[in-house]
Amino acid sequence: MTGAATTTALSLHEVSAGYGAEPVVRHVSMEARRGRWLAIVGPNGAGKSTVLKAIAGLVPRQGTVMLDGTATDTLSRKELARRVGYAPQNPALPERLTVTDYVLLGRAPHLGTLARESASDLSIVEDALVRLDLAGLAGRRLGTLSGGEAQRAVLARVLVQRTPLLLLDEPTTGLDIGHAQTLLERLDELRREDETTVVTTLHDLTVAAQYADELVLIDRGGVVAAGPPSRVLTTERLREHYAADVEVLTTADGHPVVVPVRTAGAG
Ligand SMILES: Nc1ncnc2c1ncn2[C@@H]1O[C@H](COP(=O)(O)OP(=O)(O)OP(=O)(O)O)[C@@H](O)[C@H]1O
Repeated sequence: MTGAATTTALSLHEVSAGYGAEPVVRHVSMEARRGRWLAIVGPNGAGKSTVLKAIAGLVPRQGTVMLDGTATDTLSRKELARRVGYAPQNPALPERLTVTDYVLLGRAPHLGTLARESASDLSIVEDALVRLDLAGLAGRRLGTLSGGEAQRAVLARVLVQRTPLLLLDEPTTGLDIGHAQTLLERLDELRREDETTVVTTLHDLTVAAQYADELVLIDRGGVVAAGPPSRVLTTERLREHYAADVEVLTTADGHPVVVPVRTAGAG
């Protein structure tokens, strides 16, 4: 365990990426060790989603992204899909597909050409549906789901891909507190049991501090702080980068809790 825990699963070196002539993230370097959870945080528009897309190879980029020491540029699309599962923040969903058929698509990288899914693929899908509380919706078309139900279907699809690295963009958006907690605990289980490396963007800094081993704070396209949550989350830093007034408290087990405080106009 100790040997594996220190292995670098993902590293970014001087990555710049964007959508047009000018990159929106610049010279980003970071590392995630195998079986650890890294949360990318930062204000709206900072470039968090773009960093995930750059790792997944979905936007033009410069710099190097390595997975277990292999540059992603050298991998075929299928090889990349076996290694990296990516769940975007607001995916366009095929409305007429049922939940089961949609989640089954996550098994595609593991099937041979023209191969049909096997009993084992179906059982992996059923397991994911049960774990994410979707079993009762298995036959429903995606177009009929609520926002939180659709979000869980997206996450089920990426979980059945069974990749050693998960990139999840705001995975708890739209989920109620119970479903959010179930999902985060499931990710934590995967991390501990299968040494899955988890990289998420997360807006809720208290939740990020509860689950992530490391935070990377991005502002205006660049990394401005990185390290354990208790080091990254300071009142001064959150004022500087979020223009927010907060107090950072600490729970009995040492996790930071970020509480917004009212100064102007309070009382
Ligand atoms: N498809 C696109 N085309 C052009 N510009 C884009 C596109 N997607 C994002 N951007 C711009 O890139 C910048 C970074 O966006 P990104 O989505 O990475 O931010 P973010 O940190 O994930 O934000 P949020 O917290 O609001 O989700 C923003 O200025 C955004 O307007």
